[in-house]
Amino acid sequence: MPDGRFDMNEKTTAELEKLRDLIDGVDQQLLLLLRKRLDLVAQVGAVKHSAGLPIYAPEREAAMLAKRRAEAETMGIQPQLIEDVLRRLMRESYLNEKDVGFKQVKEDLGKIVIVGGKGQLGQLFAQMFSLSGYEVHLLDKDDWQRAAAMFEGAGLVLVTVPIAVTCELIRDKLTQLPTDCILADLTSIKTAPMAAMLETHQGPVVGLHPMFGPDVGSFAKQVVVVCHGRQAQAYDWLLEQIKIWGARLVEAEAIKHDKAMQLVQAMRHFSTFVYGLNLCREQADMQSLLQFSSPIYRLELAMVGRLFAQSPELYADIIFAQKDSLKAISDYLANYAEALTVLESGNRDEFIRRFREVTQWFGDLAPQFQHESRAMLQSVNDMKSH
Ligand SMILES: O=C(O)C(=O)C[C@]1(C(=O)O)C=C[C@@H](O)C=C1
Repeated sequence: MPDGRFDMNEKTTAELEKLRDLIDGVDQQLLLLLRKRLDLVAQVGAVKHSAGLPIYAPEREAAMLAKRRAEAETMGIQPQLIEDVLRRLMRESYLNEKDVGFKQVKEDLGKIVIVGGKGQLGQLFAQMFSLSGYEVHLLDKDDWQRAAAMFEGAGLVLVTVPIAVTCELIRDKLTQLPTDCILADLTSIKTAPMAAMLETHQGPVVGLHPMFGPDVGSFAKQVVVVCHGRQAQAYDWLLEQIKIWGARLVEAEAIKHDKAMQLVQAMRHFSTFVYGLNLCREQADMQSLLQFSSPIYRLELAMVGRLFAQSPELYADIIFAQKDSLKAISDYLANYAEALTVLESGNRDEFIRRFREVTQWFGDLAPQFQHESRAMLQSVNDMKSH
């Protein structure tokens, strides 16, 4: 509410004005300090670029945060405050260090061809390879007549096309790659594309799954799943390169990865889809939902709403990709229906018994998640402007 609506006498107004002027001065000093920090970070970026060091330095971050927290405490400042500020600043560092470019791990690779390179994820990888000094060529739907020339002398062919056509494309179109060329893919399931790549190409093969969308500002702290295919020593540089971009690599067997994806992707996206479908069918009044939303509900609405801002084809592909996802989703429906019978029967004690069962199953993770989500919810609240 603007101050004007309160009845303020002249003395209060003058006092407030004076104090606010002082606060403005402090904030301006903060800006100068931020400028200074950004300049230093740019210098760190340049040093790292020439030394080929990863953008993300977890040990340095942990040590720095611990020191600043302790110092804050002695100054009567909440340690969490300086931690929040520094984490936000480091996010800025990841973006700024990226612009300097990255060390090129493999200098004699030859070209990189990104099949499906005009898709968003393809473009992101193209940008990262270009920032690292590689010669990148994009091959999209209409470019197949030029494919043979493009593949000639290629050191890496990276496939990032919709899941539904990935295997067929690999088997039909990637039969003539140079023998020592690495064949890799970014598909969000791994078993079938890996099999198709290993069958079609006799050289090095590796499956990758970036666990993030193309709208991330930087690779720092993001996870990329790696499924080893063949001749790991030949694509070692690629993994090293991705680590320099700041990502964390998680090695997994394709089958285990795909099983996890049934829950992490198919089931989750499907239930988010149904949540949105339900809001739509119920003709929910979004304005009042937003007005009455607690921060956790606002976050939930944002997570549901963001799905519908994206491509339906992409999500259909992810959800329809594995037949076994149907089982995971059906199990969810069965659990929902069964829990509903508890509600229908009015058995409150039974509900509480089940609740406790799940709490026990989550174990230490439940309080950990509560702690983590508290910080997220506070950020959601910070973003409100009225
Ligand atoms: O010290 C570094 O290595 C930096 O890149 C700077 C910085 C920072 O902003 O302080 C940024 C990213 C790293 O993860 C750690 C610290």
